[in-house]
Amino acid sequence: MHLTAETRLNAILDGTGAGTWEYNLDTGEIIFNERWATMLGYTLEELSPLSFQTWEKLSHPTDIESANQALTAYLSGDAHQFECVVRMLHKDGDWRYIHTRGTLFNNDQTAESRWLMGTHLDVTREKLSQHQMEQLAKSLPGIIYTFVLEPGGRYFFSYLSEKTWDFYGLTAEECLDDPDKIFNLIHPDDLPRVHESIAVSAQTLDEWVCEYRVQTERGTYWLKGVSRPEKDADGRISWHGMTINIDTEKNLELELEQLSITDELTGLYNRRYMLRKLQESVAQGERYGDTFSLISLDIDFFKTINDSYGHPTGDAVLQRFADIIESRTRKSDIVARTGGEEFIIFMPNTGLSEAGHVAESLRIALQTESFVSDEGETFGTTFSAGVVNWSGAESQTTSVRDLLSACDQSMYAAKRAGRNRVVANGNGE
Ligand SMILES: Nc1nc2c(ncn2[C@@H]2O[C@H](COP(=O)(O)OP(=O)(O)OP(=O)(O)O)[C@@H](O)[C@H]2O)c(=O)[nH]1
Repeated sequence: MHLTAETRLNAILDGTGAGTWEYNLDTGEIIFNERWATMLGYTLEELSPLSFQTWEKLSHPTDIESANQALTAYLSGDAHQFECVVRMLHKDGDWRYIHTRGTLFNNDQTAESRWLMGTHLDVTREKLSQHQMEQLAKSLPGIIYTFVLEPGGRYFFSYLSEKTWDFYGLTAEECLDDPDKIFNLIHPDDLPRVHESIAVSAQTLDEWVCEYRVQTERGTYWLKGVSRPEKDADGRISWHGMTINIDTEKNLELELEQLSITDELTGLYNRRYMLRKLQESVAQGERYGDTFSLISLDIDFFKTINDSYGHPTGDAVLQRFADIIESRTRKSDIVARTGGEEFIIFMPNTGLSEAGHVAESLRIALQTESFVSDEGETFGTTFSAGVVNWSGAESQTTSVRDLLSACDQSMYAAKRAGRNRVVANGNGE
């Protein structure tokens, strides 16, 4: 069967559900197809005689205004196409959103009559779901978004809800145009982690979860992103998810974590943190061949200080000793009070002899320090210390417990040898 071009065109239009319109800008003549009338619940006959006013009467006054503006922009060459969405009144009394598109048809032979031709498509359902989506997005506590990563590495947001403004002080539109506006706000210390976690999620297609700080004009605060990746046939990955503000919870969590690893009296780290650090360092050292030294220090006859001058004076001695250690160790060293009058210094990338020297300088510092009790009595004190070194390169599989025990053994050896001394690796000095 031979199909004429017109039959084929009509079949296509039927398939799309589009109404067609043709409007002669010079004579005012107007033509609509039957589908155009059906879209609004009428037959063409019911709406006859057809004129520009037929369209005008059925259209929402506000939208007529914007349609006219869109037409003027198109006819003056400012817009590439005549395009707008106009609410039109359906026979059932409801407004329908009609997506209107049109182009100017210039036929040389009839150059004096300019026909504007186009389609009307009912997009009410899309408009309503868009509206529902916007309402939903407004009621959610965070930004909802879709982030896209193309195989070539280009990335962008294909959707960002309005809350982008509340979180970043940037409009969704400007971030859709330039995703780096958001990435540039991420704290420099957190940015590599954010990139890394996106790369991992792209690789594994596992859920992306990341906590990071942003620095905006409103201050620095913690955000959390959670999104699920989806890869299409072209290798493009889209993450659909949400960003929430976790600043209060995160700061509380960090504060609690800090408290849980801090010794209240001296402000140094506590035993728990030292053990964790040692476990991490031994594991890492075994892999990368790192080395570190440990100094275990125990104040001599501390019980006598408490007994003679009172507990508060004992506390003051511990605090002063903590200050002395901190002022004579490096920032990279970790100092902990691991028991009543016991302290441990962890010194990364430090050999035995260097650590021994630090211990010795501390010994002299404490020995020369003079303390005053609440009653005004002056007294001094000393400590005994053990030093050990651990080297991953020698691939010893000493456990942290064994290591601490070896350090304590050296410290006990110092006590036995008369106190106020440093013993390195079990050898008396
Ligand atoms: N002031 C004060 N004393 C504490 C604290 N924690 C533990 N102690 C005391 O520290 C003392 C430790 O005494 P011992 O373990 O007998 O050791 P020492 O008297 O230092 O003797 P050597 O270690 O053998 O030199 C005990 O009296 C504890 O009550 C604290 O936080 N503050």
